[in-house]
Amino acid sequence: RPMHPTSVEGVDDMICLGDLNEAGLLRNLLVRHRGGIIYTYTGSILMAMNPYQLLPIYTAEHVHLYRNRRLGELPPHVFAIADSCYYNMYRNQRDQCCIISGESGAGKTESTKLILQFLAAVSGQHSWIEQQVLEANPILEAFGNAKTIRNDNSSRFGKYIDINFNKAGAIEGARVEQYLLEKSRVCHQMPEERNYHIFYCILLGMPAEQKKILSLGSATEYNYLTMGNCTSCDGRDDTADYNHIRSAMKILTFREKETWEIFKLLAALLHLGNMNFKGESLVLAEVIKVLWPTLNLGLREIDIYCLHIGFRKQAADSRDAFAKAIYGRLFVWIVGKINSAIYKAPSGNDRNSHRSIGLLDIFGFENFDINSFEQLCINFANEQLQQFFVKHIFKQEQEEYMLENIPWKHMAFSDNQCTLDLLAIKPLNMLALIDEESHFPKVTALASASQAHLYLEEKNRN
Ligand SMILES: Nc1ncnc2c1ncn2[C@@H]1O[C@H](COP(=O)(O)OP(=O)(O)OP(=O)(O)O)[C@@H](O)[C@H]1O
Repeated sequence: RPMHPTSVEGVDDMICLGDLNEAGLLRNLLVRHRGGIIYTYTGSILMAMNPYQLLPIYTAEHVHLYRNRRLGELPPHVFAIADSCYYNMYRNQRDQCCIISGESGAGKTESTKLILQFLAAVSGQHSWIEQQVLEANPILEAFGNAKTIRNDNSSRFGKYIDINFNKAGAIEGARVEQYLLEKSRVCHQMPEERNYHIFYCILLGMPAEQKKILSLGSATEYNYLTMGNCTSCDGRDDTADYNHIRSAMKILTFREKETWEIFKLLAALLHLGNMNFKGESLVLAEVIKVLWPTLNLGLREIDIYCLHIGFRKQAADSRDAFAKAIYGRLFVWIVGKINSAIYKAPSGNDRNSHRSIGLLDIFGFENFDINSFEQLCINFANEQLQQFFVKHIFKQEQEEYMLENIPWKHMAFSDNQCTLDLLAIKPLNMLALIDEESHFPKVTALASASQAHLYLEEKNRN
C-alpha cells in the first residue's frame, strides 16, 4: 500500500499521521530521529528519543522561547511540556503531575532534570531553595545510580519529586519520595556492571589521609566492587563527581560529621565484603577486628553477634543481607536528610495558597537473561504505569465518547490488566504467594517458584 504523504516527511504530532498504525508511528519517529529531531507529540504526550549526544536545544534562549506558549505552537520539546505543567498549575491553580516512563536508558532521568531546570528558571527567583532542589540530584544519583549494561547512569530506584510553589509561582520547596532501591547491587553486580557510583567516587576522590583512617585502597581490591569485572566507566569522572557530591551535600546541609559517618559506613561495607569465612568463629573475630575499632562504628557486641550465623555459605549470606540492610537504610536516611533541607510543610490554613508539580521518574522495564525478584518488582511497577496510561488514553476516553453518544469506532488496544491481576491484584496473586513463602524459615527461590507454578497450574485447570 502506498505510504500516506504525511509519512514521507514526518509530522510533529502523530495524531496528524495518515498511517496511524505501528509501522507508521515507528517510521515517523525514525525519520525525525535521522533528522536530529528527538521530540514528537501524540496529543499532549511527548515522545523523546534518546539522542546520546548533547544537542544545543536546552539553552536559556530555549527556556525563554517556550515560556508561555500553547502546547503545539512551537516544535515539540520537553520544555513545552514543563511550561504547560507550570501554566496549568499557576493560572488554573491546579496541582499537576508529569509521568515519565520508558525502558532503562531511554532518557527518563535526563528529562526529569530538564523539566526541573525549566521550572527553576521560570519560577525565576534564583533562590537558595531552588539551588538546593537542583543539587539534591547529584546526591541521589551518587547513592542510587550505577553503571549497567544498558545505561552508564542507571537509576536503581524510583523517585517522585513533588515541587511546591507559592501563590506567586516561585519554588518554595520540594519533597522526594523514593521507591524500591535495588539493594542486591551492593553485594553483587552482573558482568560489565558496577556498584553504586558513590563507592568508586570516594575511592578516587577522597583525600589520602582520610582514606588511610578508613583503611581504604582502590576499587579493584574489593569484592563488592569487582563482581561485574568493571570498576571504571567511560565518560564518568569519579574524582570530579566526588567533589561535586561533597559540595552538594554541603548545600543540602549535611554536617561534616554526618558526611564522615556516611563515608565510614560505606568503608565498613567494603571491608565487610572482603571477609572470607573458613569456620564459624572467624566471622565474629574478623568483624570485630576490621570494623569495630578501626571505623569506630559504634556497634555493640550484641549487634555484631547477629552476624555470626552458621557455616561458610550461611555466614556469607547473612553478611550480604547485613550489608544490603545497612545500605538500604542509609539511602532512606539520605533522602530524609535531603527532604529536611528542601521541604517546608504548608501550614494548615495556608494550604490553598500552595500548588505543586509532581515528577515521577521510575526505573524502566528490564529484561535480562536472568531476572531477579527486583526485576519482577520493577516490571510490575511499569505494568502498573502502563495500565494508568491505558485507562486514561483508551478506556476513559472511549467511555466518555459512548456516554455522550458520539459516533465512535471502537479501538482495539492491548490491555495489561490480566497481567496485573495475576501478579498482584487478585486475592491470591504471585506476589502474595512469594510473600507467604518467604515467611517460612530457609525458604528458597525455588520453593517460591514451585508454589507459584502450582498456583498457575491450578488457575489454568479452572
Ligand atoms: N535529552 C538528552 N540529551 C542528551 N543525552 C541524553 C538525553 N537523554 C538521555 N541522554 C543520555 O542517555 C543516558 C541515559 O539516560 P537516562 O539516565 O536519563 O535514562 P533512564 O531512562 O533514566 O534510564 P534508567 O531507567 O536506567 O535510569 C544519559 O546518561 C545521557 O547520556
